[in-house]
Amino acid sequence: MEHNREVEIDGNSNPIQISRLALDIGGSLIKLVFFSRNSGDDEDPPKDLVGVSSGVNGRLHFAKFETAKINDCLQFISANKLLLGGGFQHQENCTNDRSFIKATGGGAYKFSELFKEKLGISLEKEDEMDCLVTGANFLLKAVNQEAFTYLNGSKEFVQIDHNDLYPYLLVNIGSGVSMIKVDGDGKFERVSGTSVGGGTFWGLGKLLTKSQSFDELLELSHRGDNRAIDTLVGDIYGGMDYLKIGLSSTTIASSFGKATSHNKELEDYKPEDISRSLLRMISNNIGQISYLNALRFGLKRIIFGGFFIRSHSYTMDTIAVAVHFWSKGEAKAMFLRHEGFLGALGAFMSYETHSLDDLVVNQVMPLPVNASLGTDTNYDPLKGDLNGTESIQCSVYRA
Ligand SMILES: Nc1ncnc2c1ncn2[C@@H]1O[C@H](COP(=O)(O)OP(=O)(O)O)[C@@H](O)[C@H]1O
Ligand SMILES: CC(C)(COP(=O)(O)O)[C@@H](O)C(=O)NCCC(=O)O
Repeated sequence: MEHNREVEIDGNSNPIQISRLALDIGGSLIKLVFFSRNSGDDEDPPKDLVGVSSGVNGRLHFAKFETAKINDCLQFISANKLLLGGGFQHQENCTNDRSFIKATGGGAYKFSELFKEKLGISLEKEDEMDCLVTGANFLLKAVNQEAFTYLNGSKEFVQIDHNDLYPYLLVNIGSGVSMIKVDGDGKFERVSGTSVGGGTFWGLGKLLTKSQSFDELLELSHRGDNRAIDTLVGDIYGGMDYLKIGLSSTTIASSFGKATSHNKELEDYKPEDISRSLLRMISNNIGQISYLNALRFGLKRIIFGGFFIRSHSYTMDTIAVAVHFWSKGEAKAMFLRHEGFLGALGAFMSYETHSLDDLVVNQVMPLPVNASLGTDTNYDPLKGDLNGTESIQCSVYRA
């Protein structure tokens, strides 16, 4: 995806006025969230918003880069003048350079010197778990049609009752996986994790299928049939179910079990079958560990985030089925449209003058075609894979 050109909004050839930028620099991907102010249409706050006098209208934008290509990200920040933000002041030309930007993720430590050297900016580090929770709480409370369930191939948006949000288990599937019990704003505990996560799928998948990109590997999985590689209960039980312990003949008994066959080598398996089997194995495993942790703490809601998911139907289906199966329908898996941007949103929220309270989301909308950050899509909230081509229309209100 091409990212390194100036961002144009609404056909305006001038670069947009950026007020805020925050980063989440992870093991695999760098996520950016930035706010652009709409030109000249600030408005009075809604009547039901007490204690505020004025508002700034704008959009939250999302973009991502591979961490291995961090120089592309630096160039994007520089080309789009994302460091020229003057905050949310009501000044026409806010061009005072910031001396720091908020950043989270391991890369905020690892690449701190690089940002200083190349952009002359310091990274003010925010705790990754803190940011994930803040980002998830913001999305769940403020953005309409954000959370959804996925069962039997169909998505259903969940209307979240703010008074009945906590507790929940947040499972962030990035390079590795963190499981966090969330009890409120800033109230959480990381209760578990596993190193078998998104990096495992991408790393093993690359070695086994020679895929050149994550998207290629994911695309392969669409066309694959895991039964060519996985050993099913029926393969062991002569085509029969093992109903006494609740296993149908089509249940996977052993992931990759058929690969032990003596007369077959890697080349004898189709890359698409390998990809599908791997995706199934990892998603299933995460679903099961998540359920076990939900059970530990009596949590009924498990919310999955992280860029591994990529709104991919097979991934979500596998996770949701695992949670449903193991919990006998007691626990519910939920997914988020802005799944990959929790940490970056949390870092964005950590600017002092910008809390959950002063950012009011009006609507989520696709960028106009000429304003997308590289890809033109007709975004459908039900089908879409959010890849940095969408922005959230919002207002920031000040006392
Ligand atoms: N374009 C991509 N390139 C690499 N990995 C991707 C891509 N899109 C999705 N992924 C998946 O997302 C994972 C990273 O998720 P993310 O939430 O960004 O975690 P991190 O913070 O560790 O980078 C990767 O390990 C991979 O499984
Ligand atoms: C170390 C991490 C928090 C880093 O976050 P990431 O970049 O993977 O999003 C994560 O990879 C993780 O939680 N790994 C699992 C480690 C474990 O609990 O075994």
